[in-house]
Amino acid sequence: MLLLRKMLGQIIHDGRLTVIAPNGGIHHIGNGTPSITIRIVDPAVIPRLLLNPDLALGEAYMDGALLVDDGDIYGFLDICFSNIGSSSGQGVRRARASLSRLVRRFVQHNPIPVARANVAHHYDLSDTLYEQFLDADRQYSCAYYNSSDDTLERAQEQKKRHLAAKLLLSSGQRILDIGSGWGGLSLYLAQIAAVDVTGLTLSTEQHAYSERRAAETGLGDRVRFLLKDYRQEEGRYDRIVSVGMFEHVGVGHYREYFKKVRSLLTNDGVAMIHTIGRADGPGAANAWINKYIFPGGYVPALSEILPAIEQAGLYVTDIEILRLHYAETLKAWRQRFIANRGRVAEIYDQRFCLMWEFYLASCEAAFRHGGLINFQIQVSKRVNAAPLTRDYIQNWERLHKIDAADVDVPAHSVSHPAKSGGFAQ
Ligand SMILES: C[S@@+](CC[C@H](N)C(=O)[O-])C[C@H]1O[C@@H](n2cnc3c(N)ncnc32)[C@H](O)[C@@H]1O
Repeated sequence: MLLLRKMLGQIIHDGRLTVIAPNGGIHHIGNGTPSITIRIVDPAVIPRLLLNPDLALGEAYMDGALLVDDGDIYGFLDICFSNIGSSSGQGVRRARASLSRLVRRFVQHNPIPVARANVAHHYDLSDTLYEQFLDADRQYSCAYYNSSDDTLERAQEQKKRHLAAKLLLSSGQRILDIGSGWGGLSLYLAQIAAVDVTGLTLSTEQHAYSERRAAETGLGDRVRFLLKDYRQEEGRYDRIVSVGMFEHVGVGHYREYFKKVRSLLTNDGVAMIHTIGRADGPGAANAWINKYIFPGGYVPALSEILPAIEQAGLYVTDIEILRLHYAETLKAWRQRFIANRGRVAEIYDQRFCLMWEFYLASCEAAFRHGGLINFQIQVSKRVNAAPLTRDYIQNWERLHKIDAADVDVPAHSVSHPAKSGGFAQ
C-alpha cells in the first residue's frame, strides 16, 4: 500500500484523494478540491495497480474490488486524468506508451475475419443496451456542440449537417458510408440531398436494424446497407463518408484504407473521414479498452494518418479539430446510461454494467484532460475539388437550418436526464 500511495502521490497534486486500504487504513493524497474517496476491498488489486494501472483499474472497478465511497467513478477518473494531463504525469504516460508501441502493429493486424470478430464483440451487443444511452437516431460518434446548452439530439443533428456541408452534396450523387452504424447518417444524407447511399457495416445487428429503418422511412430505393468489409467494396462513388470507423482500421492498415478510398472515389470525388485522434503523437492503445470494449481499436495521431493519405495520392483539402465535443457527447451518454441502468441490468449482469460505466467515464475523462480529440479530415483526388474558402460550410448549414422541434425531444421512451449546461474543463 505504501508503494501505491507513493505512486498516487506523484500523480495527484490538485484535488484530494482519500484511499481506504483493505486493512481499514486511511490515506490522504493531494490537497484542495475536488475531493473523492475510494475503497480498495481486495488486497490483490494493489500489486496489479502498481504493475499495470491501465488494465488493473478498470478490472478492479468492474469486479467490485475497488469502490467509490463518495461521488462516482467519473469523479475519481476526473481527478486522475486532470493531474496526469499536467506535465508531471505525462512522462509516466509516455514511458508506458513507448513500450506498448513496440507490439501494436502485431496486436492490430486486422484481416477481414479478425475485423468481423472485433466488430461483433462490441456492436452485436443487445439493441436494448444502445437504446439506453444513444440519441434516438443512434449516432455513435462525436456530436457537434454549437453551444454548451445543446441537447445530445441537437448536437448529433448538427454533426450530421456539418458533415453533409463538407461533403458538398448535390442531388443524384452516389455516396458510400463506410462504417454506417445503425444507418442514421446514410438516411439523413438521402433525405436532405436526394442522393443515393450505400452504407457498409460489419455488424449483423446494425445491418438488420438499418435495413428495417430504410424500409420504414420509404428510402429503400435510394439507401441500401451491406454487411461488408470496406476492403471488399468495388465501384465508384462521388462522395465517401466514414464516421467513427477509422479507429477500427488498425495502425498497419492505414495505407490500405486510403488506397481503397482513392480507388472508390470518382475523379472529382470528396471523402470525409471523422475519427477520434490523439493530440500528443503516436501512442499505444489502452490495454483495458482493447481487452474489454474495442478489441483491435487504436486512436491515431494526425502524424500517422497524413503520410498514408499522401502515399495514396490524395489531397487533404480541410482538417477540423473537434476538442471538447466528444467529452460532452460522452457525458450525455454516461448520464443517460446511469439513468437507465436498471434496463441494462435486466439483460446484463452487474459486472457488465460496471464495465460500461467505467468505459464511458474513462473515455469522457480522457477527452476532457487526456489529449484525446476528434479529427474531421476532408480528402479528394483533385486539388480543386473543394471551394477556395470555407464559407461554403456555413452557407450550407444556414440553408439547412435545424428545426428545434425536430430534435430536442428524444423520440424513444427511455429516460434522458436534463442537460446541465457549461463545458466543464
Ligand atoms: C463507432 S461505429 C460508428 C457508426 C456510425 N458511423 C456512427 O457515427 O454512428 C463504427 C462502425 O464501423 C464499422 N466497421 C468497423 N470496421 C469495419 C470494416 N472493416 N468495414 C466496414 N465497416 C466497419 C462498424 O460495423 C460500425 O458500424
